[in-house]
Amino acid sequence: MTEVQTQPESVVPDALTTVLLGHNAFQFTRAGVELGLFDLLERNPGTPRERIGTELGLAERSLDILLLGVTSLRLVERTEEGYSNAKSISDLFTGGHWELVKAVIGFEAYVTYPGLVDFTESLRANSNIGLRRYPGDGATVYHRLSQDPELLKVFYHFMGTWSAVASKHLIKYGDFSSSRRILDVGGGDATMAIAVASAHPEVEVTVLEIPKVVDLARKRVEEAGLSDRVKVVEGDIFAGDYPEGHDTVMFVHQLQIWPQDRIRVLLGHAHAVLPEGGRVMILNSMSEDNYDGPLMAALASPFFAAVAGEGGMLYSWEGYEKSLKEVGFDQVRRTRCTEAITPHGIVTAVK
Ligand SMILES: C[S@@+](CC[C@H](N)C(=O)[O-])C[C@H]1O[C@@H](n2cnc3c(N)ncnc32)[C@H](O)[C@@H]1O
Repeated sequence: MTEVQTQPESVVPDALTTVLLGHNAFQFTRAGVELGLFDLLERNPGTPRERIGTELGLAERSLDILLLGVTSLRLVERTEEGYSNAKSISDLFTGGHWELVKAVIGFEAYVTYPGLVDFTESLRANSNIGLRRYPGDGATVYHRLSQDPELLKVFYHFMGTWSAVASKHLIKYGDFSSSRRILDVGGGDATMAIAVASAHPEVEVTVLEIPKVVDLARKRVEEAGLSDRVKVVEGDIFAGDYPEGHDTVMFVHQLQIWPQDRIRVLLGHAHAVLPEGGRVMILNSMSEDNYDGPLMAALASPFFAAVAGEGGMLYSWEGYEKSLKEVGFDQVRRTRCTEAITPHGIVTAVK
């Protein structure tokens, strides 16, 4: 009788292993995405091992490594006939979230990773020490990426995909009933401005951005056929000369980049340019007020602490609410985007 070998119980629990060697877990997921493994298995559940090797162009050993990783991480399941995506992965495909997953992988692999080696140092210094890992001398990672066409493409593919998802929350939960002219401060490639202008035909939006990014934004606005209602203006969001004539100032995925004193400067500029009764609207992933979650807000924060601007994080609701009151805003309200796969929320206030 042959003795059946079972795997010995590890003394290190799987959850801890995934944390300790977590960057390898990410690299397996990244390789699966970049090599097209998950796409292949979604198209053909139960694909035999040999066919995976052929389709992905992988040698025996490379295939062994990849399949060892993705099955151990339970991203892929092995059955008698072959390999299939785990239900959690398949659900992302059927739920229409796979493009977002791919964009996040690209952002983490090419934009986040290099700077995060300085995370501890950034915490010690209370500043974004990791910015030194990116070539150029721009004041933020965005200024530096704008000088590297390849990275600029990766970043705005991620940002645009992320914001396209977030824009659905803004349209669903945001109150634009009293908005006619909106200023979008640091509006990126105009994904959000386009979404708002498309959903509200009576609204005009002005996007304020840095050079190079304005070119991206203008191109997208033109492609969307919205050049008559979405304007893109080049400028520095800290310069304090915000274009006038807006009744709403929007900060989307913006305030997380900065320390609280710099956030107050930005909110102060918004307050100064708004008329009485004008509104400010913040859309962001939010941490809970006691900073014990959610996990996605926690794990997305190191990039803002170590790299992005001058040192930021995904602040709590209360963090933004306090700053709004300190610069003179009133009627501060929070709205949770409850059906989102990201922890998005909206904070609004009135001058
Ligand atoms: C995290 S991205 C968010 C982009 C956009 N709001 C969105 O949600 O898709 C931050 C944006 O702020 C812009 N930004 C950063 N510092 C800036 C500055 N000093 N002046 C103008 N724009 C700035 C960056 O170029 C970048 O596009």
